[in-house]
Amino acid sequence: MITITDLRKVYRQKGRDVVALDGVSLSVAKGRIHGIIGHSGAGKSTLVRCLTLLDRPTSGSVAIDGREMADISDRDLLTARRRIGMVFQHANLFDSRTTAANVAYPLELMGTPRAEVKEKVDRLLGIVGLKEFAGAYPAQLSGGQKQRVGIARALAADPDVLLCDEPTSALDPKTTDEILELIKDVRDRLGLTVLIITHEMGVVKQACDSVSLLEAGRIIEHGDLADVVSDQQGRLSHALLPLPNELPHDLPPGTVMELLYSGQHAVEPVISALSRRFNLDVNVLAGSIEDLGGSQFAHLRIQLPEGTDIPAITEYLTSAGVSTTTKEA
Ligand SMILES: Nc1ncnc2c1ncn2[C@@H]1O[C@H](COP(=O)(O)OP(=O)(O)OP(=O)(O)O)[C@@H](O)[C@H]1O
Repeated sequence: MITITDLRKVYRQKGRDVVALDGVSLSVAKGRIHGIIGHSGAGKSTLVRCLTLLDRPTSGSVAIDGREMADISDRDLLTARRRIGMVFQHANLFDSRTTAANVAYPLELMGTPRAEVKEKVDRLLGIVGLKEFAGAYPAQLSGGQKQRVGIARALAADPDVLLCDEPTSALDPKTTDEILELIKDVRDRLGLTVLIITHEMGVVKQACDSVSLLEAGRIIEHGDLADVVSDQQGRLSHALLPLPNELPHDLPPGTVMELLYSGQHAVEPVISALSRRFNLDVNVLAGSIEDLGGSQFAHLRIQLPEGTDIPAITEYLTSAGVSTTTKEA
């Protein structure tokens, strides 16, 4: 489990203070994958540096399984850092070392006996699906394979937390899927706590159980995917289930309504039931349906004809577990 409490980082630049992290608190339970999403300048890199103790926070605390990291003396930093395995955007492998030797590197630094290194590297290469590439050099590997080596290397010191900093930003969509599936698989096998720092909502959708939205050094929304997506007024809900901003130009008069529903409702024929019950023609203008955190969610924009009894429709949909917002077309 990782617990971050009121983390602040203030840089002094050209005589003025730059607040990069402004009181970040979050807690990720063991075995969960948490995404931290934010635009450029939100404070993601600063958070990564503070978590890995490459930078000392100005104040606040980071604890792994209840053990405070920020109090660790410079002498014990190396040992403490091993509790967090790092996966970067680029694997940054040693070109002159084979796959196996790259994975072995952190173990050699720790003085692990040779036989143990070999046994562990074999096991890790098995986990990341690269056994037959043990003797290959980085130049002989694809981008996805290099990232697999990077993940195996990050796991070598038996970390409690896997911290992935933009792990798929340099990869194509298919390889991105494969690497995210691998991260989930590693979490399942090893029971790791995983933090993924990203600017890509697709990564959150595919891999994360919960998410925090970081903006100007603050977490402005957070929660399990199912909860944040259900908050129709929230920014994350719109980002996870996006609809186009613009309405079609040539819409006939009527009421435009947005519906958000989940779980069993998302597979029930909400629209056709509505249409039959109120004897209405329902025009579907846009829609987004996704599997998020193990549940189905639907966000639909529909148009109802002029003269429709909107309060009755709203009451019916609300009682069916569908949340609604309306506007006149
Ligand atoms: N060493 C530093 N000195 C002064 N200001 C800094 C320093 N590092 C970061 N900042 C500032 O802190 C804020 C957060 O920067 P940070 O790099 O953490 O954001 P980010 O979300 O990682 O952005 P990006 O995705 O572009 O890397 C920015 O305003 C940045 O200018």
